[in-house]
Order: sequence, then structure tokens, then C-alpha cells
Amino acid sequence: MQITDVTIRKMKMRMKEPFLTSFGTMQDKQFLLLEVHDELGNMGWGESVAFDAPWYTEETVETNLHMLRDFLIPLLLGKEILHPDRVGSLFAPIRGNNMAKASLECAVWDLYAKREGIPLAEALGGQRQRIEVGISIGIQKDLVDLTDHVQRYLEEGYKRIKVKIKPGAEMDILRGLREAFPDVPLMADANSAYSLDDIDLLKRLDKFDLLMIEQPLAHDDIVDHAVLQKQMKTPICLDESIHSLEDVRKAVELGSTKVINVKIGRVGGLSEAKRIHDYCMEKGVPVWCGGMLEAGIGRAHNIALTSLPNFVLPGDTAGSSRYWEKDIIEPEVVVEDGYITVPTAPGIGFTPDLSTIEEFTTDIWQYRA
Ligand SMILES: O=C(O)CCC(=O)c1ccccc1C(=O)O
Ligand SMILES: [Mg+2]
Repeated sequence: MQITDVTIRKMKMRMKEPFLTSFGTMQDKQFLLLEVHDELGNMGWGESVAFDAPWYTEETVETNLHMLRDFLIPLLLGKEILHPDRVGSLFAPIRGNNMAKASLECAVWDLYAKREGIPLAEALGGQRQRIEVGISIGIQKDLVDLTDHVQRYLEEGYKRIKVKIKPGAEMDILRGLREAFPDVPLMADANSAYSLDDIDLLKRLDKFDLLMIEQPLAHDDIVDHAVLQKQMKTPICLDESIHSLEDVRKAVELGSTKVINVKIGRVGGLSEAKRIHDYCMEKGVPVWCGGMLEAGIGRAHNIALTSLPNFVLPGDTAGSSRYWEKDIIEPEVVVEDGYITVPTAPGIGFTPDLSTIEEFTTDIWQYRA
């Protein structure tokens, strides 16, 4: 297949509630949408998960625009591509910038699956008809607010609760939640807010019987995490530190992590995400699919990936209504009893809602081979 046309749309969508972490607050979400066409008139869609500021990784909406327009789209347009797995090698001359690469690669995967007339989940080797989902809750103003949120999401059926923690607030948050919900599958995400100086504090979290603790130490560390894991019972799950299968291999070999949070954008696309999945399955390391507060297109790619067999833990892919008044796909993503049904229509299996997309588009760029 040949990619003949690429459209980039810059989007701005307001989330229902601000999302707070140890590194910042987000409410007005800006992101890029990618639309690709082939020589037969098929279409594919991708979503960049880079935020407008570089607090999660160094990539931003603007750096993604620069990479896409000046490097990645020129490398892709007009090339004969046998399979989406080959897109990575076209991008090999460009270092890093995984979220920019993934946005385009995911669009090619969607297009490829549509061209083959099969669901994206099937094209990736997915087998599940429905996926189990959890929810990630940002830092709230107080424990009462947090408990209310947890209660509401449990009532909606979410299978696992993840809460954000930060230094000084972790004990009260986790003690409070454990008192209110003694048996709920619970985990904490620190978003790199601690260091080995906090090792005694972190060890005290073992008593809360957490499913895992996500990324307690530096965003670029795998060595200190191995030191911490040796002294902590709670399994460590790496998020920010993982950009590739090579990172996963090193972290698993060092003993820095017992679980992997796979984010398609962070690892540069679906092909690398699948390689990480396959490696972890062979090593007996469970994986789950992380989230980046995606709109419907990114959410659809996450659902397809989560249908692979080693996604054995509920991920962060919540329903559209948890984030948006109105999502940009038809139908929206719906959670029932803690499950999302994997769509069976070709490609991502959800239809981009063009009028809603237009409503939230602030800029548009088009490229042709
Ligand atoms: O609901 C979601 O999409 C996941 C929310 C989440 O935890 C998150 C959101 C933004 C940036 C980083 C993270 C994270 O997993 O660390
Ligand atoms: Mg995280």
C-alpha cells in the first residue's frame, strides 16, 4: 500500500473535570489527530498522545507537529509499505519522538486493517471479545472527594482503582481508601515523585496490599527501581521509564519491575507495543494498557491492543463519558460491568464523528505525495 495523503488536525477539547497528578493539572486538552489515505481511497486514523507541556515526557503537541511535518510525513508519503510493521524502519533515521511516530504508525495500522477488511484487534493478533477495565483517578481536594469518586466508579463497574499519590499525601490517601474499601483492587501511581531517599516511606506502603505501585522513582531510571523492588513487597510497575522493548528487557533482567504499563505512544507505536507484549508473555510478566486521557481515536487503538492475551490486568482505558461531554467517535466507548466490548467492524471499529471533530479543530494541515 501507499500513503498518498496525510491530514494533521490540531484539536482542543475540554475535559469534564481537571486531572491532577504529582506533576501538574490538565483540563483543556490539546492534541493532534492524524488522517491517512491510501491509493485505493481507504482511510486510517491516529491520535498523538503528547500533551501541550513536557511534564510527562519531553514531547509536546508542538514538537510532534514539527517532527510530523518536517521529518516523519516526508519519510512516509508515497513509499510502498508491505505491512504496518515496516513503518518503524522508515522512521529509524529519526531518534526518539515516539509519540509523534506512534500517531502516524497507528493511523497506518487502522488503514491496513480496513484495507484487509478485518478489525484492528484481529490484525494485531488479539483474541479477547471484551476487555476488563480499571480507572485512574487524579489527586482530589480531600479524602472525602476521593472516596466519593472511588465509590461512584466502583458503582459504574470499574474493576480496579488507581489513585495518584505525591510525597506527604500518600499515607493519608491510601490509609483512608483502605479503611473505606478494604477489598477493592487498588494501586497507586507516583509519576516519578520519589527517590531512594524515600525508601523507608515507600516500604511502609506494603501494608496497604496494593496490586502494584506505578513509577515511584525517576522518569529515566531503571537502576534505582531494582534497588527499591528488592526491599519492597508491593510489585513495581514501570510507566515513564519504558520507551522500547530494549528498555523492558533491561528492566526485567535487572529486577526493576514486575509489571509493565504499555502505552502505545510512549513506545513508538503498535508494532513495538506488540513486541513488548510478546516478550513479557514469554517471561511471565503481566502487562496492562496505560492511558493518556485520549479522545476516541486513541482510546480505540488502546482497546484493540488490550485484546492481546497477555493484557491480563485491567488497564486505564475508561469509557468516553469519564473524560468528555461528547467524544469524537461513533459510538462512544461504553463500559458495562467493567468491560468494554472489542469492536468487530474493520479497522479501529469506531467511526470518526466528523462534525464533532470539526467543532474541536483549531488548525489543519494537509500533505500529498
Ligand atoms: O485515564 C487515563 O487515560 C490515564 C490517566 C493517567 O494515569 C495518566 C494521565 C496522564 C499522564 C500520565 C498518566 C499516567 O498513567 O501516569
Ligand atoms: Mg503512570
